[in-house]
Amino acid sequence: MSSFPHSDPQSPTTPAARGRSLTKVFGEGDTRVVALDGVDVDFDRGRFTAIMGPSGSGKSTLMHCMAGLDSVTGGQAYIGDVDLSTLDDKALTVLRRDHVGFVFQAYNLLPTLTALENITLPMDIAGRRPDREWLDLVVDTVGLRPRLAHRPSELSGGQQQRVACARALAGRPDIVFADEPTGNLDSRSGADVLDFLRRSVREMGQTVVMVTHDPMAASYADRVLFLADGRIVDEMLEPTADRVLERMKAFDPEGGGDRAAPADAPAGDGSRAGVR
Ligand SMILES: Nc1ncnc2c1ncn2[C@@H]1O[C@H](COP(=O)(O)OP(=O)(O)OP(=O)(O)O)[C@@H](O)[C@H]1O
Repeated sequence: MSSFPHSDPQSPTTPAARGRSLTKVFGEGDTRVVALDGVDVDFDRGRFTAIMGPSGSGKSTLMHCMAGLDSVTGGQAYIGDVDLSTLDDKALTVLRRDHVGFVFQAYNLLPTLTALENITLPMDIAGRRPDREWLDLVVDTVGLRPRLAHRPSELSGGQQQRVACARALAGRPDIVFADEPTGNLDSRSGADVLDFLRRSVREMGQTVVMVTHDPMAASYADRVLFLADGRIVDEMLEPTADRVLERMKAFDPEGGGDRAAPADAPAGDGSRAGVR
């Protein structure tokens, strides 16, 4: 039996995930980088949070540490009531498999499997029987019913990413982490994926955390957290694309977008952008 079985009761008031004094340091000496610098964050159940910030501000590191894909240097990352640092590798794998959904920029579908087989693959591997009613709801909400027998090569990029989203949600995880899920998509396909993520939160009660560079994508969320230099420096509720864009410009008054180095960064230093 795993140390974190799927049926573990969790208080509905406990956030789906939370970080306390999260610190992540890469390298040593001259190459030392503080990617996360004492981050406190709650991801409440049934909410859609976008994480934004300049390139190198720590967005992916925060997501990876919260999702148990990377270890922290200091502080605690919790999924529900479980402190990830107390788990060994096996327990961590089981927790990720049973309680966390992932969507990445690359769809990561298996080419030889149909869309439906890809969606249920994690559960098949885990020996878990899909909840038919839930699976039907996911498939219908994501609009994939007519494509279930297709292989990834027979699907558009947007459809493939929607399969990846359905796969992340099929096991009814406690939280879904999405890292630039629309990064490879045109704006219309991206909107379909974002619409699905938003509906999974509003209509299906899921919890979604999404890293994005795109103010339009962030506007689908209930709140946006802004990171700079490994710290959460601002929060915006009920964001609009325009307000998010305005806020991002504060990081980069030259208007070069959030991937650009800050105005005061030395030339050629693209490694560690952020508000100073
Ligand atoms: N494996 C690693 N080894 C060394 N440094 C790392 C590693 N991963 C990330 N970093 C550094 O940590 C800092 C934060 O990186 P992170 O990828 O979290 O930023 P980000 O905000 O997601 O950036 P981007 O928007 O460009 O994806 C950066 O300075 C980065 O160079």
